[in-house]
Amino acid sequence: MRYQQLKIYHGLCPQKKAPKPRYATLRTLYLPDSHGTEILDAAALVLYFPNPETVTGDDVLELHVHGGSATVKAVLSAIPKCIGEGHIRYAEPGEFTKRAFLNDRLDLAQVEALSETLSAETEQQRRAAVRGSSGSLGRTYEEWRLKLLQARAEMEALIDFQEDQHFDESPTSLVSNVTDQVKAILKSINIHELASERSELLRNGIKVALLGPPNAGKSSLMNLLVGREASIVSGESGTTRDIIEANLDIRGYLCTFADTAGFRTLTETGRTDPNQPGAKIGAIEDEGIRRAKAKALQSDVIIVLASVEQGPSGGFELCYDLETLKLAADCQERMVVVNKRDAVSKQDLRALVDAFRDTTLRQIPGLEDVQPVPISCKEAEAQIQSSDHQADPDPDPGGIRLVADRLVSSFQDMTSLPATLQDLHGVTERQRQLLMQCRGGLEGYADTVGSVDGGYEEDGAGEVPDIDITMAAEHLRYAAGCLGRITGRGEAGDVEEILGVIFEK
Ligand SMILES: Nc1nc2c(ncn2[C@@H]2O[C@H](COP(=O)(O)OP(=O)(O)OP(=O)(O)O)[C@@H](O)[C@H]2O)c(=O)[nH]1
Repeated sequence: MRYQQLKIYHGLCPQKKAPKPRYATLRTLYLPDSHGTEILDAAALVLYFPNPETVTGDDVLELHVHGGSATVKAVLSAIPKCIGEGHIRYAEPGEFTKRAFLNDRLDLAQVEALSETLSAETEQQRRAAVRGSSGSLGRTYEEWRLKLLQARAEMEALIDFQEDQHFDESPTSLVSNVTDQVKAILKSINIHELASERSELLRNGIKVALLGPPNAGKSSLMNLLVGREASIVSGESGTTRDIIEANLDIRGYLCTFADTAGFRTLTETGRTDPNQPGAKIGAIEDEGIRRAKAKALQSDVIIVLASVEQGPSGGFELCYDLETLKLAADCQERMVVVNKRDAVSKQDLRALVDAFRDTTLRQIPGLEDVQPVPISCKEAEAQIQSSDHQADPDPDPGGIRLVADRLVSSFQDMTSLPATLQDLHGVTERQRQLLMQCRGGLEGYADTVGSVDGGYEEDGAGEVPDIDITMAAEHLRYAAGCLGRITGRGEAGDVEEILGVIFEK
């Protein structure tokens, strides 16, 4: 294999000695067999990495040529001439990484981390992916797997013991040692599963629903966040009936923002709609509200909007929807925002917000401690329009930045891991599924052995506990197999199947 790369080098750089490994060397590349007359690139950089200290474990020859497509094409078509057609081909998608795995340079957890790194769209996704590339996760799972295989071997030896073999350790204490190990691994698996749920939020995006009465300013707030605090990320975004969704990057966090249909308004005076008092809710609107509720129930964060509106008597009051507030109360991360603060004086605003907090929010279990955030989309929009001319613009026009700050702090709470567990951000969904299966196997083991303390004689070699050892060993084998599928160190058939799934990405 080594000689193939050097053959290519000598074909393109006739008369030149082999490049010093791992040093960039300036070379003129020639068309092979042109006897140094036809130049392909007058100044290319050549780098030669002999195996095994290469990223793939194979020999690597890198040719850094000028970027014009004609140059690249000419060099690529010259390469087969150096070693003969049929001896070289283009790499399959992901083949370098696959070779790195097959040559033991990467374990499967690292391969997946690489795939996550390549597809990361936001800063937090990138950070989480990088955490998985250190190889520490793979080492942990391999350590557990080897422990379980060892434990299984010991359990199986007990089957022979039943046929009168001698043991240094009493069978009861052997089973109880294995059980202790299983318990320790089960505990760690729980932590890994919890951590992976947090990482999933970073990977798949945090679902945020904007709820509130019609006209409260939900669309205005979403547009302002997109304009000032977030950027729209590629990927799915679209409009379902009455729900507009966009994938946003808010300070490095991917979130799917859903601007929902307005719920009917309820004010302190109990009207249903300030624009159409007593109006009946039509079937289409009803469906929009049903969908908005469904969206809210699936969300990780709910922002409920209320707004300052003029009531029938000419005075200002807060319009809000009780149902959306109750939905928010059931969501772990929620925020209540009062829009249109510009409609009233600061003093009146404070009175309205305090009354809202004291008489409404405090009565709803779960929202007792929520402090509403007053904003004005109108003020924020006005500043955007005039920001070119303002000498000293307000750093947080309309309070939109405060909403973003609160959101980001919720995202941090939902996704952060203690410093010692940072690497667990790399646990992928596939790995989590396998960890769950592994847990199933270990729980099966625990059910099979039950309590092995007491009830057995402990003298000499002791008696074999009255448990189904074959079944217990089988549970350990299964659990170890699940871990092997995570790192790709499992049984041969399994690994082939996993490689297919991973490398097709
Ligand atoms: N005075 C004032 N008006 C605002 C403010 N924010 C939004 N509006 C106005 O309120 C109206 C409704 O705003 P939207 O953002 O469309 O409200 P929405 O909640 O998305 O409305 P629906 O889609 O019908 O549920 C528009 O006329 C906005 O110009 C604000 O801060 N102050």
